[in-house]
Amino acid sequence: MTSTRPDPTLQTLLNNHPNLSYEGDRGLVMDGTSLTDLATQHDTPCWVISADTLRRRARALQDAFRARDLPVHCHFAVKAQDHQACLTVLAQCGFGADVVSGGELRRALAAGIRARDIVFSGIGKTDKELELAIRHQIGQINVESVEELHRLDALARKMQQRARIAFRVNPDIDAQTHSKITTGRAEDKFGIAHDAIPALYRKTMTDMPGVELVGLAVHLGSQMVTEGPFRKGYERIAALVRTLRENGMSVTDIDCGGGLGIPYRDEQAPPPSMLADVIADTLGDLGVRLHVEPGRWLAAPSGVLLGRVIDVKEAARRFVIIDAGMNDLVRPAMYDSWHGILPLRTPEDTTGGDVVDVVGPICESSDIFARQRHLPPLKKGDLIALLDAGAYGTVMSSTYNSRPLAAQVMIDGQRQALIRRRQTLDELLAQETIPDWLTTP
Ligand SMILES: Cc1ncc(COP(=O)(O)O)c(C=O)c1O
Ligand SMILES: N[C@@H](CCCC[NH3+])C(=O)O
Repeated sequence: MTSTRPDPTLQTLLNNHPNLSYEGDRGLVMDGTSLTDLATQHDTPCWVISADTLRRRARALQDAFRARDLPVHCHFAVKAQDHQACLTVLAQCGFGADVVSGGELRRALAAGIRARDIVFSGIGKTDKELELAIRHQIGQINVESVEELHRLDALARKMQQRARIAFRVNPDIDAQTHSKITTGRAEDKFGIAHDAIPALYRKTMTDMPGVELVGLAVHLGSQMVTEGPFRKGYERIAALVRTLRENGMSVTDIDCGGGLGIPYRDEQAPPPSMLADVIADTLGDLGVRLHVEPGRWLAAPSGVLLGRVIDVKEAARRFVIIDAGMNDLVRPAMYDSWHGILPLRTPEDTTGGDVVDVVGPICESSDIFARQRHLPPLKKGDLIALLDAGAYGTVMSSTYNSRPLAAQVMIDGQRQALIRRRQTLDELLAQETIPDWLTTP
């Protein structure tokens, strides 16, 4: 967020977001729907997600693999956006799911995703969660450690079942992204060290009747915008597959993970065709079933967070205080991440503007959405959109400062629906009980 790079112009932001445009009195329009109308109808803060954009991006990703004749099964990373309506859209596009908890597994099944199209990743799966996965005979469990492998094998045998598994490999490669969303270095908690895989693979095939080991999985990190780490990671996996096969072990499935980034600011984020090319180059000739687990690339540009200016405070800086906070969208506070901000009213002048800090109402100094940003003039009562909020937005929000979870609206062509009503304070309070001994003398 704090950087000397110049801010992209409003026009650059619009070019990077073809689903957004200004239409005179209707102001900022997303896939045909006036965001001002939605903010007026549903109040702010309010999340808006476009089913159209989600579908378009899902198809673009599938087309990129199809164009290269790659047999890739796409699993949406539910952690990025877990709303049932979004999962339904993606299920209808033929997507499976990548889940990381029993809760996400239940969500994927409830949205109509077939158990066999579900992959279960995650570093700390409890026995209960593993049992749920085994009971539903899901497509694949990505095992993250020897310890988990032993638990899973014992559980499956006890249940007289066989769990389909892959080993998540830690290839010790730097994804060249934010350190907090990097997962494939040796010091990261994820996966099994790549040099430990061959011995463990053999032992599993011979000594563990509770599991059916089908292959390998890798996920290097998120918001990756360079080709190099993808290529290096998949080359390492391909080399492992060859070693395993030379030693008589069977590998039928490779899960390439997620990670494809987007241009939040001015990043030269590569398109899905880059990913398809790299997978084709590195893994295409192995004759395996391929899987990917994208989250952000599909969902982030499909959603915005709408907020309203509470006050413009003139102090050492000009602070534009909005009614959305880090409890709604935590990414800027957590990763110093940069989100585009557009006024909903059509700006008279798209070149000028004020240099402001856009901040939320939370009592934390990190509750800042933009520092020293050039924005068209904003005044009390104005509405704004925070862009690329469709992934890792709603799912990471909290009720910090006793702020109820915001409303969420889905738009789809001419249609719109409130898909999550705003939480009420009564609902927040209703979850709590006061022990009798505190109130009875
Ligand atoms: C195992 C796994 N798969 C997929 C994803 C989705 O990543 P992204 O949203 O960057 O595509 C993640 C999150 O980084 C993950 O940990
Ligand atoms: N929550 C992160 C992404 C984490 C990906 C999880 N493996 C973000 O908002 O960028």
